[in-house]
Amino acid sequence: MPEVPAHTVERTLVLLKPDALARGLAGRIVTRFEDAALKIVGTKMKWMDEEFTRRHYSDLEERLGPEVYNVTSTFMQQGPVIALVLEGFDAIATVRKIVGSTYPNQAPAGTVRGDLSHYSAAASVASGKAVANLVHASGNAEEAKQEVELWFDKDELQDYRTLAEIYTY
Ligand SMILES: Nc1ncnc2c1ncn2[C@@H]1O[C@H](COP(=O)(O)OP(=O)(O)OP(=O)(O)O)[C@@H](O)[C@H]1O
Repeated sequence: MPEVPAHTVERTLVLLKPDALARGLAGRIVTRFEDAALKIVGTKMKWMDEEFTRRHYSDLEERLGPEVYNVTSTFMQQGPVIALVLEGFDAIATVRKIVGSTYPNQAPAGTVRGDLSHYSAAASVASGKAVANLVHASGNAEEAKQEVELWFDKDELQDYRTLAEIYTY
């Protein structure tokens, strides 16, 4: 019999970026995560400042260069963001799948970015602005741990697992 891979209950950080809030899409995006059985275990609204943006995107300048870092930093500080910690089986990969690829014009229909935006890297270069792609989601387990700890104190996160009778993944 083929082996069934074990699912892991994970936590991941999601940011609803300033464009999602400005366009009034927050509720619809959160619904997509909840529809996939991901639970909200923490949430807050925050204006990111220069220093906090640098901490959140700590490797971005090294990875994609100062130009991309600068436009992204400006974009993230244009309005408030909503941070969410989502919990569920394979939450990190599940959320990335629901969100779709970084460039909305390349993200498939059915994903948040593919359905709700069509911004491209070329449009970003032409306008001198960041790729407005609605959502940030942790990329892997290490990033998820770092980002959840950066955004939330332990006592700001709920533990539904003690409420097993009302909680099914
Ligand atoms: N070529 C680009 N031009 C402008 N902005 C860009 C470009 N590439 C990435 N960005 C911006 O930088 C952010 C971080 O890029 P990264 O490569 O980490 O993608 P991601 O992991 O899909 O996005 P995020 O980290 O926001 O979830 C992107 O979400 C986007 O807003």
